[in-house]
This record gives sequence, structure tokens and C-alpha cells, in this order.
Amino acid sequence: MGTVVDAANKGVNGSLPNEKKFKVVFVLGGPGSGKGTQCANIVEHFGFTHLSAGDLLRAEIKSGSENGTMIQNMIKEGKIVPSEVTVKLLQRAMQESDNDKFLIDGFPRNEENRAAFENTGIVPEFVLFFDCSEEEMEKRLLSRNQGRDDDNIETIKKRFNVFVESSLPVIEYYGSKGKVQKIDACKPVEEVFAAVKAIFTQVHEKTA
Ligand SMILES: Nc1ncnc2c1ncn2[C@@H]1O[C@H](COP(=O)(O)OP(=O)(O)OP(=O)(O)O)[C@@H](O)[C@H]1O
Ligand SMILES: Nc1ccn([C@@H]2O[C@H](COP(=O)(O)O)[C@@H](O)[C@H]2O)c(=O)n1
Ligand SMILES: [Mg+2]
Repeated sequence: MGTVVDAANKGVNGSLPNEKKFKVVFVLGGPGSGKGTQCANIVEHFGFTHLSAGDLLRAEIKSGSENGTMIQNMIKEGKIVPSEVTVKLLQRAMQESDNDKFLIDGFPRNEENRAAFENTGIVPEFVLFFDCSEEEMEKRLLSRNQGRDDDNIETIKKRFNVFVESSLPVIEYYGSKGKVQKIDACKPVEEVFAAVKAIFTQVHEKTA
């Protein structure tokens, strides 16, 4: 597995110190591609802690935070919340955790997210990319039934546009660095997990 940021490279290039040693995998893919579903499986089999940026933002709304209304409006519009807010939530969750292995789901969603996270000094081990057609993702989101404000066709279309315009370039960036593990996420859950499992098993064997 790649390098985990440690004491030796804390604070390099003006970045903030990574106080604990963290191992991070970014989990990316379009809305409804199955990121949350597969993260739950990875947690069970590989001992990671799952941090969904979307879940942290939704919890922030519920907590009555001063940013709550702004976040709620952004989510309803399918827009990306300023990185400063999201990175703080992620950093806090990592610092408060007893674990040192994190799946960061739905982040970085744009170039601003990516640059802001890079400033923490934490380097992702790799990026898991769930690749799925819009047709299949739309079908899944419209039948998700979790009461999410953004699971309606108007917001779904906006989220697809944001994914193509802002998130895919981030995946391409990591692809150019040889860090992307792409998975066909249009298949049934069990088949997708078999592919995910193979990747995590291989990575684990390399570092064992
Ligand atoms: N491989 C699959 N085949 C069929 N349905 C799936 C599959 N994976 C997930 N689902 C279902 O699709 C819906 C969306 O899945 P999930 O919430 O995991 O997606 P997500 O990528 O986290 O979406 P979002 O970005 O909106 O949070 C859920 O109802 C889930 O049960
Ligand atoms: N890095 C992120 C991640 C999410 N958001 C906002 O939350 C919405 C839901 O995210 P899910 O991952 O749960 O689908 C998303 O559409 C954004 O509005 C964000 O701003 N930044
Ligand atoms: Mg999700």
C-alpha cells in the first residue's frame, strides 16, 4: 500500500500537520452508484471506519449549526458545500475516532475539495471509483426511500451535472497519478462487492 503520512512528512509545503497517522481511501462515483452500500461491506470485512461527507453534512444540519441553512440549501440544489466546512467535519471525525483507517465517501467532489484536503497533509492510499450509468443510478435513487431531500428527479439531474463537470475531473486527476481502482458498479451488490474485496485483499497482501 502507498505511503501513510507520518511524522517524517508532516507540514511539508505549508500543509497542516497530520497529527495522527491516517490511512485514507477515497470512495467516489456518481450519485446512487452504491458508495454507501459498498462502504458498509468494506467496514465489515476490512476494519475501516466509514466517513460519508454527505452524512456528515446532513448531521451538521440536524445539529442546529450556524451553517445548517446554507448546507441544506446547497444539498437541495445538488451544489457542493464550501470545502472549508466539509474538510473541518472530516478532520474532526478522524481525530475523534479510535481507528486510523478511513473510507472517505463522496469526497473530494471538486478541485476545491481536493486542494483543501491536500492541505491537511493526508495523502490518500488510492481512490475507489464506482462507475455506473446515469440510467441505473437514477433508477436506484428514485427507489432509495430514505427520505432524502435530494432524491427527487430535479435535484438528481443537477447532481449528475455536478458529477460530470466537477467530480469526474478529480477522478481523472487521480487516474493520471495511477491511483484509481475502477469498478463496474452497475452489477448486483454481491458482484460489485466481489470486485471491491479483490482490490482490498490485494492491497492488504502487498502491505502485510
Ligand atoms: N449494485 C447495486 N444494485 C442495485 N441497487 C443498489 C446497488 N448498490 C446500491 N443499491 C441501492 O441503490 C441505492 C443507492 O445506493 P447508495 O446509497 O449506496 O449510493 P451512493 O453512491 O452512496 O449514493 P449518494 O451519492 O446519493 O449518497 C440504495 O437504495 C441501495 O440499496
Ligand atoms: N464533498 C461533498 C459531499 C457532499 N456534498 C453535498 O451533499 C450532497 C449529498 O452527498 P452524498 O454523498 O450523500 O450523495 C451532495 O449532493 C452535495 O450537495 C458536498 O457538498 N460536498
Ligand atoms: Mg451515499
